[in-house]
Amino acid sequence: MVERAEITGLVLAGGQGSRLGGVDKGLQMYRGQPLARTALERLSPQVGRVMLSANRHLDDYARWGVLVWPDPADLAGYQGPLAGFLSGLQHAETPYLVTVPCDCPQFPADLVARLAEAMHDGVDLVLARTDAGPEPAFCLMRRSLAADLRRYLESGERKVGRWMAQLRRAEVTFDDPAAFFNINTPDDLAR
Ligand SMILES: Nc1nc2c(ncn2[C@@H]2O[C@H](COP(=O)(O)OP(=O)(O)OP(=O)(O)O)[C@@H](O)[C@H]2O)c(=O)[nH]1
Ligand SMILES: [Mg+2]
Repeated sequence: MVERAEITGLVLAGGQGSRLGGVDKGLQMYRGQPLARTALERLSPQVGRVMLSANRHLDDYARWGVLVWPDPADLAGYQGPLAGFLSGLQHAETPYLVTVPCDCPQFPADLVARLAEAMHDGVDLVLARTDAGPEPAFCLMRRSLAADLRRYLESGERKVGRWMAQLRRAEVTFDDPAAFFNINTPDDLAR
């Protein structure tokens, strides 16, 4: 079991938003508030501190009073969520990092507590899942994975599932798939 204070929360808002026409998804308004801000508000009470991963409009995000980290310089150009994971692992000052995507505004209020219960000796990474499958953007991991992830990315790999498959991992099943409703298209945003 890991204590809340030992966990840094990272909101992933560093994507290209190509299915939304290339906009910065984290800044898109949803129910009167930018998506990334909703994610930060939902995550903050669940962790010791929060940070945000972004590659555009860094000043706009920083204005909310949150630490903002771009992807590592040698991984610039939207190389995928693992680049954001690595930046978070490198900047976290706690032994654990938990990630959430910016585009999933209803994620469970007990997400981190439940992932933390499954973090034991011999486990490096804990993923959320539903009956529909894993939700790899919701991931609690040891900060010590930074070196392994850096090597993986330096080898040219980018796939999230492949990186996770070679680690000692646990999964926590959440009953309500609606909590993982994810905004990818203009239709999703309008709904
Ligand atoms: N830091 C970082 N995060 C990313 C990157 N690509 C995707 N993400 C994040 O990973 C999460 C899931 O990504 P997607 O739902 O595919 O979002 P997206 O890549 O912005 O959107 P599409 O371009 O339409 O695929 C979102 O929270 C994104 O912000 C990246 O290159 N760097
Ligand atoms: Mg994408």
